[in-house]
Amino acid sequence: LDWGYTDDNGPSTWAEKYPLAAGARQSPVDIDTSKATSDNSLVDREIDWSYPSNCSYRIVNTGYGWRVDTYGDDTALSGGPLSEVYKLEQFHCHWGATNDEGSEHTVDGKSYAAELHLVHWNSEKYSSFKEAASQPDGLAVLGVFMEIGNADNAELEKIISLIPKIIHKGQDSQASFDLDFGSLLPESKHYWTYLGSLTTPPCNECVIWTVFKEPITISERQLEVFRSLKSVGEEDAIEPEEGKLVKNYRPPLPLGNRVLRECGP
Ligand SMILES: Cc1c(Cl)c([N+](=O)[O-])nn1CC(=O)Nc1ccc(S(N)(=O)=O)cc1
Ligand SMILES: [Zn+2]
Repeated sequence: LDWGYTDDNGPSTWAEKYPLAAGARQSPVDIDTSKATSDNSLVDREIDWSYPSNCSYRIVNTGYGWRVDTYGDDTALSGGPLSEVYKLEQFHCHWGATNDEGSEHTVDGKSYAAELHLVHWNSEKYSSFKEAASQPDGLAVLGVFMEIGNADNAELEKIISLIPKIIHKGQDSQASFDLDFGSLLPESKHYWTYLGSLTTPPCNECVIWTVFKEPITISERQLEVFRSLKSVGEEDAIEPEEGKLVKNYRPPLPLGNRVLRECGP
């Protein structure tokens, strides 16, 4: 792997091959709540999403985690910090080896056990995800913190039930399940927003980030299923315990002189 999350190819080495990783608008960041400014211009443009209930999806093991590719036709994200309508391209998750780490954004230094990312692109201004990923306002990613709870997350269970089919890098599974995205998002729309980047190479500085304050819950068992994914292909003959994707989060980068805005009750 030319980049990854181990000591010899992890986040501290990325800038060698991916110079954008050393930029001034990188993600994730620590959300210092004392620095957040509440911005009335955000209040009257409530962030609004519409996702279809029944859709066909493809889940793939990227070697860095699982990713669900949506065929974002009738999806829409608008309002809040966004000036245009964005379409959902894919969603995925980041987690750690233990439950006291795993999220990419942190809040006053606190990490959550995992973080869900719903990746959208500005289909009003640009003609493809690829084009949008090279623009400063090209992508809009919703970040949702996940904390350990007693109950399984029923919506995530539909995804987790497919993971045994994609244990090795490169494997994918086509499924048409009715996913209620609404329940993958917290009840409260309280969020922070700032200008940032992709949190993995090539680390393009093309993301308008919206991170929800309220976490959703996931069970320990469900998180263990995530950690059972492998970063290597089926043909890579390695020990059973090797190559497990137990950690795939980038630690926070400096906010620098960026503005962190907050909106919500
Ligand atoms: C850069 C790019 C292009 Cl262009 C294409 N493409 O297909 O045209 N695919 N990718 C890869 C990609 O999407 N990476 C990505 C990385 C981090 C995140 S995260 N954690 O949400 O910040 C979201 C996505
Ligand atoms: Zn991500």
